[in-house]
Amino acid sequence: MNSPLQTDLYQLTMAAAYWQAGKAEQESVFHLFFRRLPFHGGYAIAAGLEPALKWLEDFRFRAEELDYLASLRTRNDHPLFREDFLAYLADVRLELDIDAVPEGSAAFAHEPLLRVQGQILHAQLAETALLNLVNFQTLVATKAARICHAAAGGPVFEFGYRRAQGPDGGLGASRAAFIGGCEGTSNVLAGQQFGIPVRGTHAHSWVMSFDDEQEAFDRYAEAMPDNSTLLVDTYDTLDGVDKAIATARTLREQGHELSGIRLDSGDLAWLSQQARAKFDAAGFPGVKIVASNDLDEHLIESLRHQEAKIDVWGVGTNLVTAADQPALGGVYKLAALRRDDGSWQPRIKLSEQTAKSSIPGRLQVRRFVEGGKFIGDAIYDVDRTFGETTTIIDPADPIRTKEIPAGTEAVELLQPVMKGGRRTGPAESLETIRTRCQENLAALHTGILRLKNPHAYPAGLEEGLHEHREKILRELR
Ligand SMILES: Nc1ncnc2c1ncn2[C@@H]1O[C@H](COP(=O)(O)OP(=O)(O)OP(=O)(O)O)[C@@H](O)[C@H]1O
Ligand SMILES: O=P(O)(O)OC[C@H]1O[C@H](OP(=O)(O)OP(=O)(O)O)[C@H](O)[C@@H]1O
Ligand SMILES: O=C(O)c1cccnc1
Repeated sequence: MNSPLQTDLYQLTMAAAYWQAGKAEQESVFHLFFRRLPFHGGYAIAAGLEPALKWLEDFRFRAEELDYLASLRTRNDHPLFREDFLAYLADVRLELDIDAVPEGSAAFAHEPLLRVQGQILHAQLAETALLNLVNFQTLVATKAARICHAAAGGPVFEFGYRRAQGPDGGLGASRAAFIGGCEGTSNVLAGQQFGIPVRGTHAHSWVMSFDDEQEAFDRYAEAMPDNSTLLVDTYDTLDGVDKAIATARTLREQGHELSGIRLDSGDLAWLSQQARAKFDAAGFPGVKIVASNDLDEHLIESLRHQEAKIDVWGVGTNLVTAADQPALGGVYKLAALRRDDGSWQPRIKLSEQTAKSSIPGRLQVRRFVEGGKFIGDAIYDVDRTFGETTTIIDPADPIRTKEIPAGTEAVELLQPVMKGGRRTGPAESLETIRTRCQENLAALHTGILRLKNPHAYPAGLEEGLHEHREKILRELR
């Protein structure tokens, strides 16, 4: 269930202070972005927007939540929040305007995934939940895209729920993994909630519960004649394969075909080759070989190079926990405040490293396309004009620039998804989002998709914004 208390306490203490200082309604703009691509990769896949919009829509303080806030005391035992502030909170709805990168889109460092505009108190109360939802799902969707890229079209099933970061993390991970390209999940709740195809085999316990492996296979096939993928590695894998072939023969006599076998230990390359040869020789070329066991994109790539005969990949822990990088470092930064005359005043957070200083203004991203491929992204300020040709400057390394000629095809990445707290359209289906992800990946040059040392996609600041930011930084220093 969504709750406005899915936040950090400081958002609420700041809200109280904005309110008391008479600043609560100050019109503001925040951006949600990350500074570094995850997994040393070349791209990220934006995800988590839909649950974020749902959270924003559902936002309101109910009696029990206000009672809890009223119960909070300071160290010297005064109420933390004034009663009149809590009465004000009771009526707060988040009337925000949100422009966002559609889920499933390729995204790069420094680009706003979300632009949040509205009363500063509202924008602040949304920060933590937005970060939580977008950071995690973007991370897992990106991991899934990498894993599916390594599998090169061989279906990947997500088997992670048992080792996911809690029930909620597991559910969100299943959603994000599907966006990133997985074809199904073992997570039945994710199937029910999101319509993701549910898939699976059986566990070692099934085989272990019988005295005889052959009998275990036969009984499972009897119960699931059209959905039997037999786990063959409980004792001796190749012996298990022979028994699975015997089961396949019995099934065929009854008019059914064995779906597959699963390998879950040992040398997956060698065993899959041996198993494939055995099934082919026995007249079962259609039996699929599923592999699992601590797989990730690097192992899958290696197994493919070893010419493993694996048709389907079952990937759990490393996918849903994004094991090699457990968090995306997404941040939410104030970028502009509205002056009384209606104009926007840019705001910036200074940092020792220029690249870490925030980007001021109300930002949009223009993505340039040539021959169906993405060739560069320019982050620009919607309140500043810029010329015919576009120069993109890497904020981390201003010597790296890219010129985009006038007239190059372009799309605006951030799309309006919420106005005054109401959605501008219906929720997108997960299939639409997943298809967008496939299309976006196909529009990236292969060097960017590479798992290791990828080519750096030209994403950066439009020259005018870069200079404007440098000027503000110089003045502040
Ligand atoms: N041909 C291969 N090349 C590279 N890595 C492989 C290959 N075959 C298996 N692996 C990976 O090596 C790791 C260890 O495999 P191994 O079978 O020793 O695992 P295990 O978990 O110890 O086995 P068990 O499940 O029996 O305990 C796993 O991550 C597995 O995916
Ligand atoms: O390795 P992962 O990528 O996380 O993939 C899922 C793993 O979970 C299961 O093992 P588990 O030992 O939990 O149960 P089992 O008895 O079915 O093998 C399955 O057999 C896989 O090995
Ligand atoms: O169905 C499977 O094979 C499965 C499900 C969850 C985890 N590991 C494997």
